[in-house]
Amino acid sequence: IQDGWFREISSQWPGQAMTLKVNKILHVEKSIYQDVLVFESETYGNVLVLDGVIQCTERDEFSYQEMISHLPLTTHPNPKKVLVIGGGDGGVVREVLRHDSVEEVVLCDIDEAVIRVSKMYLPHMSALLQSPKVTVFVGDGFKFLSDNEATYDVIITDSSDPVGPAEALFQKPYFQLLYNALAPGGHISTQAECLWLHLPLISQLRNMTSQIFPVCEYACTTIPTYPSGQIGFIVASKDATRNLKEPRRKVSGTRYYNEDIHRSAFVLPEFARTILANG
Ligand SMILES: NCCCCCc1nc2ccccc2[nH]1
Repeated sequence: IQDGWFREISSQWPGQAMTLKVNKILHVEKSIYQDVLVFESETYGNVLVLDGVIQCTERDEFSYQEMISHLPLTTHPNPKKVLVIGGGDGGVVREVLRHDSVEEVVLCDIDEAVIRVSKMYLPHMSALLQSPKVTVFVGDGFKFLSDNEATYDVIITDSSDPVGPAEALFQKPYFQLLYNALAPGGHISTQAECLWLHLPLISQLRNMTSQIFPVCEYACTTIPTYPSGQIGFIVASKDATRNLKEPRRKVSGTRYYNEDIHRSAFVLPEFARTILANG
């Protein structure tokens, strides 16, 4: 932080850096996995930063949390058991609980510091971690999945970027574990990075996923405080007959997600369409 501004400089997006005006630094900690920073920004509320990378801000987090949750959930006929890998801030859990069919949400995040810090500084995101339907585990999602076969209707991987603790969550063994941990007809969604910055990675993710799942797509959302203002998701189903682009149920109380946003999220710009259409 220099002259009152936080600058998101990373080798993952060379030559560019999103900058936010800092009112007050709220928390600085080195957890066993990563550097944790929370600051109050002038115009985006409280901001959570891990290893120098913005993970979420109170003002625009709902775009990402709603899309990564409602794309797989509204296209599943009757989701009852949901697993969230990562997402220690609790935002995804808040969105999952909007679906009345959901009976149980399990969250597994590797870093207890993220959960603790989110409860202290991100109350609108972490509040529902206390819900009776929610069980929180601290541990490696990789290990958690291998202990749970054919259990979950939807698994959401709300990870940070592939540099650091989340690196293994972007590789094929992890997607095979996801497949094995899903009940029949299960769905996944994963944080799948930005079209402007990670097109080769997205193409690899899509090819890898389509080798394991019969149906898989990349979907987009806009979010001002992620690099280049856009981020996407791999959404996939074990059921070859499933249409991931057509919501089967409505969701109430959302601020970003709606049925038309759902359908249009899978429409890609020309520079991405050719590369991502099955590699
Ligand atoms: N450069 C884009 C980063 C996207 C991060 C998405 C995200 N935000 C999170 C907040 C807490 C825990 C896990 C998270 N995963």
